[in-house]
Amino acid sequence: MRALKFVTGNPNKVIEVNAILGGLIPVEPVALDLPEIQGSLEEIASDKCRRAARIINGPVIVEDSALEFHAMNRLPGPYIKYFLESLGNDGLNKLLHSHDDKSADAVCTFAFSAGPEAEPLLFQGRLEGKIVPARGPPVFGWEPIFEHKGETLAEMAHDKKNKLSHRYQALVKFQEWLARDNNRLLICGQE
Ligand SMILES: O=P(O)(O)OP(=O)(O)OP(=O)(O)OC[C@H]1O[C@@H](n2cnc3c(O)ncnc32)[C@H](O)[C@@H]1O
Ligand SMILES: [Mg+2]
Repeated sequence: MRALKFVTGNPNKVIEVNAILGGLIPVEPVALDLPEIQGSLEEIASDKCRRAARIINGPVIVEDSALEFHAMNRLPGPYIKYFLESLGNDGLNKLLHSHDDKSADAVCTFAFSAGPEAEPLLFQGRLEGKIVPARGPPVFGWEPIFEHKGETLAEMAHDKKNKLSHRYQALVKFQEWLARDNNRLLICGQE
C-alpha cells in the first residue's frame, strides 16, 4: 500500500494521527513547516494543503489547529501558535482574567488534496472545553490549560484524548470519506 504523505512541522501531530488512524492507511510524515496565510480556518487549511500538494506532487494531507476563546470573539483562533510562543500557557490563561466566560473550543481542520491540480477537501473536528491555570505535563502545545470535563488534555491519558479530541473528530470524518467510493484504494492502491 502507498503511504499518504502528511506535511507538518509538528511531531506531536504525527504521533496522534498515527494513533487515531491505527494503521487504516499508512501515513508518512514530511517534516516541513509551511507558511500559513491569514484568514478563516478553512482558508488557511486549504491554502496550506495547496502548497503541500505542489511540493509533494501527489496525494497529501495537512492540518491546522485553532484555539477559540468565546469571550474574545474566538481569538486567538488559528493564530494560537504565535500567541503560545509569545505568551506561554500562563500568559494565555491571563488573557481571560477579566472575563467570566472561560469557555473555549479546540478546532482541527484536516485538508486532503489528490495532487497539485485538485481542490482540497476539508474535514473539521471541534472539542469544547474551558481555559484553566496549567495542570499536567507541558508536552504538547496548550494541552495544560485546556480542560475538558474536569481534566486538562495534558492530564488526560493519550488513549482517551485520541478517542475524543478535535483531531479525532476531524479524522472520523476523513475515515468516513476514505470508506466511500473506493477513495482509500485510489489513494493507497492495493493492500
Ligand atoms: O506544521 P503544522 O502542521 O502547521 O504544525 P504547527 O505546530 O505549526 O501547528 P498549527 O499551525 O496548527 O498551530 C497550532 C498550535 O496549537 C498547538 N496544538 C495543536 N494541536 C494541539 C493539541 O491537540 N493539543 C495542544 N496543543 C495543540 C500546536 O503545538 C501549535 O502551537
Ligand atoms: Mg503551523
